[in-house]
Amino acid sequence: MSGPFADLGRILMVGCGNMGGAMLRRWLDQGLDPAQVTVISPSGRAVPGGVAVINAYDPAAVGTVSTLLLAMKPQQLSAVHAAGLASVRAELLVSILAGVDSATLSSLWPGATVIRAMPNLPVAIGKGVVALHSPAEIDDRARRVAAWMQPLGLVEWIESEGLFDLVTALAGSGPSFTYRFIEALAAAGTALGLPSDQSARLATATVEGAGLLAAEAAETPAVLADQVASPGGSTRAGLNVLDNDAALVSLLTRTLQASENRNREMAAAARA
Ligand SMILES: NC(=O)C1=CN([C@@H]2O[C@H](COP(=O)(O)OP(=O)(O)OC[C@H]3O[C@@H](n4cnc5c(N)ncnc54)[C@H](OP(=O)(O)O)[C@@H]3O)[C@@H](O)[C@H]2O)C=CC1
Ligand SMILES: O=C(O)[C@@H]1CCC=N1
Repeated sequence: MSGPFADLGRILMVGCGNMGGAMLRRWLDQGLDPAQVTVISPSGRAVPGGVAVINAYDPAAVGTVSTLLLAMKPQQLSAVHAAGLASVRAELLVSILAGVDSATLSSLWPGATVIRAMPNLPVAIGKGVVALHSPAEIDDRARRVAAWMQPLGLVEWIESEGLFDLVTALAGSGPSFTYRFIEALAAAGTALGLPSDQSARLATATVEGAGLLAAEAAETPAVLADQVASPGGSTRAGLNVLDNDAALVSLLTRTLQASENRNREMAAAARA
C-alpha cells in the first residue's frame, strides 16, 4: 500500500462516535483499507465500511497494534486504560481528546510516540482542520501522522502545547459556534418577518458562500466585508451594530475563553 495510510500498520481506534466516525469515513473514502482498522465501541454499534468492531479490548482479536487512536471522551481515559488498553504497545499514540496533555498520555503509554490531534467536524467532507502537537522533535513518525491527517483538511502543527486548548476552542469547537451563528442569522430573519425555512436556507447558503470566498480570495475578511458594505449603505448600518464596542469580538473572546478553560479543567481531571 502507498499514500497517506502506508506505514500506519494496524490501527486500533478507541471510540468511533461523532468525531472518530467522521474521520474514519473520510479515510475510508480516501483509500484506507478497512481491514487495517479495529474499532472498540462498548455498544457494539456498527461502524463505517466493513471495519471490524469489538465491544471491549481483546488482544487475541486485535493482534499487534502499530497505531493506537484515542477517540473516546476525555472522561473515559482512565477506564479505557484500566480495561486492558494499558498493555497495548503501539509505536504511535494519537489522541483527539480535548484537554488531555501529552505528558499524561506518555505516562500512560510509555515508549509510544505521542501526537495530539485536534480535528473538527468538517473533516467529514475533507474541509476540516486538524491541529497537531508533538511534544518531541517532529520526526518521521510525526510526519507519518501529518500525512495520515492530510485527506481531512488543513493540517497545522502547533508548536507550543500551551496553545492547544485555545486551538481546540477555536478550531475543534469552532464549527459548533459557526452553526450557532447560522441559526442566529436565520432566527433574526424569522423574527423580522421571513418564513423560517426560507430564512434558514438563506442563512446557510450565505455562510457557505462567504466562507468559501474568504478561503479562496486574496483579500482579508476585513477587506471582503468592506467590499460588501457600500459607504453610507445598509450593510454599514448593520456592521455598526456588530462593531460597536467590538461587540462581536468581545462575545467570541469570551466564548473561546470559556471553552479553553473547560479544556484545562478536563486536562487537570485526566492528570488526577
Ligand atoms: N465532536 C467533535 O466535534 C470533536 C470531538 N473531539 C474529541 O473527540 C472525542 C470524542 O468525541 P465525540 O466523537 O464527540 O463523542 P461521542 O460521544 O460521539 O463518541 C464517543 C465514542 O467513545 C466510545 N466509548 C465510550 N466509552 C468507551 C470505552 N470505555 N471504551 C472505548 N470506547 C468508548 C463510544 O462508543 P459507544 O457509542 O459504543 O458508546 C463512542 O464511539 C472527545 O475526546 C472529544 O474531545 C475533538 C474535536 C472535535
Ligand atoms: O466539546 C468538546 O469537548 C470537544 C472539544 C472540541 C469539540 N468538541
